[in-house]
Amino acid sequence: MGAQVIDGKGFAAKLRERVGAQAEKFAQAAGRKAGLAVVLVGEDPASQVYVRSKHKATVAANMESFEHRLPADTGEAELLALVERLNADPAVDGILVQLPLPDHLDEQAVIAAISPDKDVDGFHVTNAGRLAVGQSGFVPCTPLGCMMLLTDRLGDLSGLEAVVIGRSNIVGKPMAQLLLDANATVTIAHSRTKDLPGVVKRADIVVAAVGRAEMVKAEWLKPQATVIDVGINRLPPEPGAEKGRLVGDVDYGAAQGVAGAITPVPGGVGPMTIAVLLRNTLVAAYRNEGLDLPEGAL
Ligand SMILES: Nc1nc2c(c(=O)[nH]1)N[C@@H](CN(C=O)c1ccc(C(=O)N[C@@H](CCC(=O)O)C(=O)O)cc1)CN2
Repeated sequence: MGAQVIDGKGFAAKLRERVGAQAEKFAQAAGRKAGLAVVLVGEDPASQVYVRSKHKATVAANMESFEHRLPADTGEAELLALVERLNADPAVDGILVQLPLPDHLDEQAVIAAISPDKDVDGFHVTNAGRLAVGQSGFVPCTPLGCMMLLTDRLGDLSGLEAVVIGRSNIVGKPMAQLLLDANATVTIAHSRTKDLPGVVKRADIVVAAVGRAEMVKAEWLKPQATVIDVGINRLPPEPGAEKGRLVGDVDYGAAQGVAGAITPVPGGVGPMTIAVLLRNTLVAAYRNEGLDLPEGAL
């Protein structure tokens, strides 16, 4: 029997529904809607699509969306000044600067300028530090979404062997931290890891976040492993086609014959990113108003 397909798209839709219902209650209690500000610098086509999706999802979840589109040649001082205004704006609970930024802008400096209490992306060093020492803060959306899918399928992760392939600040490192907090035994593998297939073979849970199309092969997997594919890679177009196919970091077709469960690309982890962003924004709004978000509401 083939692997169970983990329906991230369906899970994300239900999470967005719960956030929307709770956001309505927040608006009644606070006398205003929760607000998310998204800043896009430049015209990167994929970023434009993601920012449009975030706007639509925010409005559909009964929250206020503040979109700021700046030209590609925007200077750092101008961008930092906008972030400062958003930090000071009481209608804005969450701030997100869409990445990647154009090359002349220093991403770390821009992220550092966002108030940690409005950093719904969870990228600020204060939030990374909070996650590292087990304090409550904002957790990056993609790894938190992966954890939701994992715990929904597996329940308790205690003692399971987890291998995270990729060590980025945005996915790999926070993912490893979350798995560790859930008492999994965690290995972070990367481009210098020796015998990657052998390391992956031990894993009950594989999280692939390297950004290399179909790099993880079916024969590397332990039978019945749960595979979370974070990669979104576009293959070159087939002859006559306008666009290439989207694939993950895992050889999905073959892996289905070995894994116990696997996320597809598209329709797996990707949709969770925006759903968790809305969740984080609502959490920020409750905190900013000093209100209690009812236990288990999201
Ligand atoms: N400030 C941030 N920048 C970026 C983040 C982020 O979390 N914060 N993540 C990515 C882009 N991203 C959201 O911003 C994102 C990526 C992918 C998806 C998604 O739903 N993907 C679909 C496929 C979409 C397609 O057809 O191209 C899927 O996997 O099913 C949503 C959001 C980088 N920047």
